[in-house]
Amino acid sequence: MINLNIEKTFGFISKEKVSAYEAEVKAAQEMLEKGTGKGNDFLGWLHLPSSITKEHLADLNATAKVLRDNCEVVIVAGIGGSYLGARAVIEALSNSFTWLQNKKTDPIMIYAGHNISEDYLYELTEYLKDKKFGVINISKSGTTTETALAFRLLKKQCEDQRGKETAKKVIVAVTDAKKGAARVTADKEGYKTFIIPDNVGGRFSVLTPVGLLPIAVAGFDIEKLVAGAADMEKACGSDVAFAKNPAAIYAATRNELYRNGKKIEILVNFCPKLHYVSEWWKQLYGESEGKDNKGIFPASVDFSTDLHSMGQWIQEGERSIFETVISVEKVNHKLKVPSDEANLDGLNFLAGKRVDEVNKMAELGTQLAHVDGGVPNMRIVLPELTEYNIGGLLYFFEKACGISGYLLGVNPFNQPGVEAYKKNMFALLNKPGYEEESKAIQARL
Ligand SMILES: O=P(O)(O)OC[C@H]1O[C@H](O)[C@H](O)[C@@H](O)[C@@H]1O
Repeated sequence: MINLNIEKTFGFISKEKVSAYEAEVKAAQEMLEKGTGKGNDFLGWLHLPSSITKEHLADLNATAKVLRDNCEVVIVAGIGGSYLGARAVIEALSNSFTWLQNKKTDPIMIYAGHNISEDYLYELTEYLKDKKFGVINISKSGTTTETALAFRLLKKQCEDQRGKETAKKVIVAVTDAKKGAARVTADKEGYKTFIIPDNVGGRFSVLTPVGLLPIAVAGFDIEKLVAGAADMEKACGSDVAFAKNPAAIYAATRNELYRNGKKIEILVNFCPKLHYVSEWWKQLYGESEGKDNKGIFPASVDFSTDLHSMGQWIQEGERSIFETVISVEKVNHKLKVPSDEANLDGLNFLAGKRVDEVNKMAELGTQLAHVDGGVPNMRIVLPELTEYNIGGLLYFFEKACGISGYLLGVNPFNQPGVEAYKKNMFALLNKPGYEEESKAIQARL
């Protein structure tokens, strides 16, 4: 279970002020529970962990096995909420060099449909030429251009390379029950499909088949992931006292910091495996809160890497930031710094120490320096990178996001702003149905 520490924000905001959020948070929790707030048709994530059945997990694991048995590479085609959660979990739990190892026990996971780069797609199709590959096509709307474009290419290549019958077996769709092109194609071709519930928005969908299927295909235990999330659902429940509820405290603290001029939250890790947890978190908070001309800007850094690039800004730039550090208490492996008689590099003072001890001192030193430099600091401790803990972490952020959005006074469950670029792109590409927009946009060029 995670542990949240907000002590190092108290030089900047007061403990009393954070505690004073209790009533506001309670009201936000109630809006979520009773469905009386804005965006109340998208609350399916709230009690999702505790409602996932064994049968559902077994169905997912059975499909994952088909892909694992028949594919050396599996492409997850999706964008935004339709790939970030899966990637966050898979990368957090995977060996960093798995994909370079010769003896593979799990399929190589590759992501596509999250960009429109011709080179990326060309290079991917080239790489796949001699591979037994499968595809998980993930799109809630079933109409997202980036994903549909990549899937069109991958479907054709899979059918050409592996034959229509095998392709049918190794292509799985995760999409809406009825709507969208992905649904039409899946039904017509007879693919195995999983449904994304209507009332779960993309960025809250990691614990639906959107995340669970790829995570299972990659070889991770989705039962443990869901168990961790379900325990966190309890720990962050509306019946848990404010002071003991990590989601409530996190939501209150970041809103109090925001109200005191801290407009940017930087999610920090000291472990590169967590890079995509930050990417997932950025979508979750960015799309949920960035609207009505308000919202904390969610940013992220990987330390100590970025201490050598962004560290200067964080230490001495405009004081409009705060940090939330995810710290992993216990690493998976042991590696000691060797001693060296010549000591040419002068590193013998570290000889015999675990590499993680050095990392932890970098972490502590950074926290003290940044707080001294005027950066409030919250800390989330994860005991270990396991399915259970990651499941808990993801649900914690989701629950806090729902509360935080209501504290901010926005609808945390829509994303109307994302349509603006799409409309222009379709007009520029003369998509049927966009004739008027095409004319209008051409006149502006
Ligand atoms: O799952 P899809 O319908 O393909 O959507 C994928 C993503 O793109 C959209 O534009 C939304 O802004 C995101 O919230 C969503 O996660």
